[in-house]
Amino acid sequence: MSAATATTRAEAPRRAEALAIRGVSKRFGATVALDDVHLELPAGGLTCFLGPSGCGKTTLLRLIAGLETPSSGRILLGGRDLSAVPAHRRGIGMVFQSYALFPHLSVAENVAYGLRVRGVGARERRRRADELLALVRLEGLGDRPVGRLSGGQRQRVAMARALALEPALFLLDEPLSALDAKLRSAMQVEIKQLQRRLGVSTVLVTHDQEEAMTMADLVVVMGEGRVQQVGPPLEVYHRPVNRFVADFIGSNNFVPATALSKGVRALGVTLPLTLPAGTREGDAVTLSVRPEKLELFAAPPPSGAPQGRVSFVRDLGQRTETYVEVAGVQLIAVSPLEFPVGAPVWVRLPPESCTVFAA
Ligand SMILES: Nc1ncnc2c1ncn2[C@@H]1O[C@H](COP(=O)(O)OP(=O)(O)OP(=O)(O)O)[C@@H](O)[C@H]1O
Repeated sequence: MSAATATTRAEAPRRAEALAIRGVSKRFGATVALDDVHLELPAGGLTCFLGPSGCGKTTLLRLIAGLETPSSGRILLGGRDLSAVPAHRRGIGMVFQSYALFPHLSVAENVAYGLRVRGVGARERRRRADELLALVRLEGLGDRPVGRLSGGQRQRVAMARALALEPALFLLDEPLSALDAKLRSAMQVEIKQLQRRLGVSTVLVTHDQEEAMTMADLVVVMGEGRVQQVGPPLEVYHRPVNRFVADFIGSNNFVPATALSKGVRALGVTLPLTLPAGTREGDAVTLSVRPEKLELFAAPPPSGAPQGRVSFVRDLGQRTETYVEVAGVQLIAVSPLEFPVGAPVWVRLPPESCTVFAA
C-alpha cells in the first residue's frame, strides 16, 4: 500500500457535527463545577476550553463524552440529544492527558483496538492502523511495543486510536501537558494541521493560553464554572469582556481610574474612553492596557503624559520589559526604547488600546 493511497483514504472528511450545550450545570456535593453553561460550537472547527485550574473545563469535556452526567441541562451533537446515549455510542473520540494506551499491545494493536471491539477483521484492522499511523507521522512503527515510544510518539498513537473510529467529535484533554516546551509547540501546529485536514469537530482543553491562541478557531474562556467569553483568539485577546479575561489572557496592566462624563481620569491624566454600561460619573473603574501598547518617552511628549521612573528592567532576549512606577502604580511596558533603572520616563496610554472595566 502506498503512502499516497493511505493518506487519501484516511483524510476523507469525517462527519463534522455541531455541538450545543444548553444550560448545563454540574455539582459534586457542595461544589458547583459548572454553572448554567450555554455554548454553540461550530461543526468542523477546533474549539479550546481555556481557563485556570479548577474552572470546570475537564468536567465539561467529560460531560460531553458521557463520562459524567449533568446535574441539569442538555448536550446535543448534530441536533441529537445525548442525554440517554451512553458514552460508547456517542461517536466521540477522546484523548486523555495520560494517553491511557494499553501497555501490553503494540502500536498498531493500540490504534486498531476499537476496530477489533467492533468486529473488524485482522487484515482490515492492520490496513486502517497503517493508514492512521501515516496520518500521525508514525509510519513503520506499527509493530513496536508502546513502551518503547517517546512521549510525543505516544501522544500521536493516542490520537490515531481516537480517530480510528471516525468520530463525529474529537475531544482532547490537555493532550500536550506531558511534553517538553519545544515538542509541545511543534505538536500544537501538527494537531491543528491534522484537524484542518480531517475537518473533524474538535474540542481541546487547555490552561495554556498560547496553546489556545495557536490552535483554536474559537476560544471559550472559562472561570469559576462559568463561560466568561467566547470568540476567535484575537478577539478574546484584544477585546476581553471583563477583568477576568483581561487578566487571564496575556499580560495586562490594571490601573485604578475614576469615571468622568466622557472618559476616565487615571494617573493624573484624562483619557477619552468608552465606559462600561451602567457606569456613572465619579465611579471607581479599572483601566487595562497591554504592556506592548504602553508608549514610553525619554522627554515629555507634546500630547502630555504622566511622568514616572524606571524601577526594574527585565531583559528576556527577544524583548525587554520595563517596569515603571507612576503615581504609586507599577506598570510594565514592552518598549523598543531602553532605559536604565532610575531614569525618568513619560508614559502614554493610547486610548484606542485601553479598556475600561467596572472596578
Ligand atoms: N469527581 C469529582 N468529585 C468532586 N469534585 C470534583 C470532581 N471532579 C471535579 N471536581 C471539582 O469541580 C471543579 C472543576 O474541576 P475540573 O477538573 O473540571 O477543573 P479544570 O478546569 O479541568 O481544572 P484542571 O485544569 O486542574 O484539570 C473543581 O473544584 C474540582 O475540584
